[in-house]
Amino acid sequence: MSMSRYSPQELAARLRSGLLSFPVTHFTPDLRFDEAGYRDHLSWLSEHPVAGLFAAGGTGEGFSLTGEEIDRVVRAAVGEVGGRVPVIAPATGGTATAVAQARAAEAAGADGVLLMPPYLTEAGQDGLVEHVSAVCAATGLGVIVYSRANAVLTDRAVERLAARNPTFVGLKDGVGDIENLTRVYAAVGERLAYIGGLPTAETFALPLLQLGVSTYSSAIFNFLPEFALAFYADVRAQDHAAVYRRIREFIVPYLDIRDRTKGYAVSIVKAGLAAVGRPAGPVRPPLQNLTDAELAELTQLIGKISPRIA
Ligand SMILES: O=C([O-])C(=O)C[C@H](O)[C@@H](O)C(=O)[O-]
Repeated sequence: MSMSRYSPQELAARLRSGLLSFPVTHFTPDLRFDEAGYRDHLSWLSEHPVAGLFAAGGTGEGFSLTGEEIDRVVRAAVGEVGGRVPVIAPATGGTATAVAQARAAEAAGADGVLLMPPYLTEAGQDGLVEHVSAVCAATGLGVIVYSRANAVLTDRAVERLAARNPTFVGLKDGVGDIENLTRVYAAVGERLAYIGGLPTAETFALPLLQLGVSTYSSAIFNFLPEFALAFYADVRAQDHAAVYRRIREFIVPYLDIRDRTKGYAVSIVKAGLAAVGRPAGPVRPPLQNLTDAELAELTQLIGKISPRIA
């Protein structure tokens, strides 16, 4: 039975109404889930006008959590901010696992499901349609599909899925293919909410807006919520000068640090939290923490913009 506060359509409307974020998952020094730290972080994030929080997503190192831990993280998020901010829970792995996780998300009181690409294997479009449809059929919650990596959906597949599954309400894009996004929007338009989800989503926010991607998930929101919200407001106002000023002053130097090691798109967010005095603990392997020198560089960069982030 759905305990969600939103119908799938209400969820989609809510998500498109503002900026989204993927909270990091806090770990203790010996890499156990730090529930108290995580809850405190979500409580702080929810003091800002965020339109949805995706628990245990990519930035939340969902790929490094066991199924039981994912359930704990989702329940902690719902317990802390449920009712104030929509909480979206992940469904991962093969179809059976993803279906079980979608059901667990609903039982935990989450407001929606983010369906991640299946594990390891490549797949054809017909198979992906079956995979997504099985998850949509397993839950009354709104489902957002993360189109990325081994699960990039074509316009035709999206059209079939939208016709077949009323609870399929959102597409999160992790590819940024202009032709594909144009085809998808031409096929189903506002039937879906579109969420920009490329690593460091701010980089792509302004051009993707033109393609119908009206919101995005900001990892930076974790440690610089005011900056992330101001950036989003500039994007929505299509204030090119302001967007490019922020990209020049912060995003580009941030990307320069991020690009030094694979996986840093996530590690740098935890480093950012350390830099602003809200440490979230280390990342789990296979990710690596930033070096001390890189953390110092990031701290200096944040210090340069934070006096005038508004
Ligand atoms: O799974 C994830 O964490 C994402 O893809 C969302 C990120 O927040 C991404 O959009 C970013 O790095 O800004």
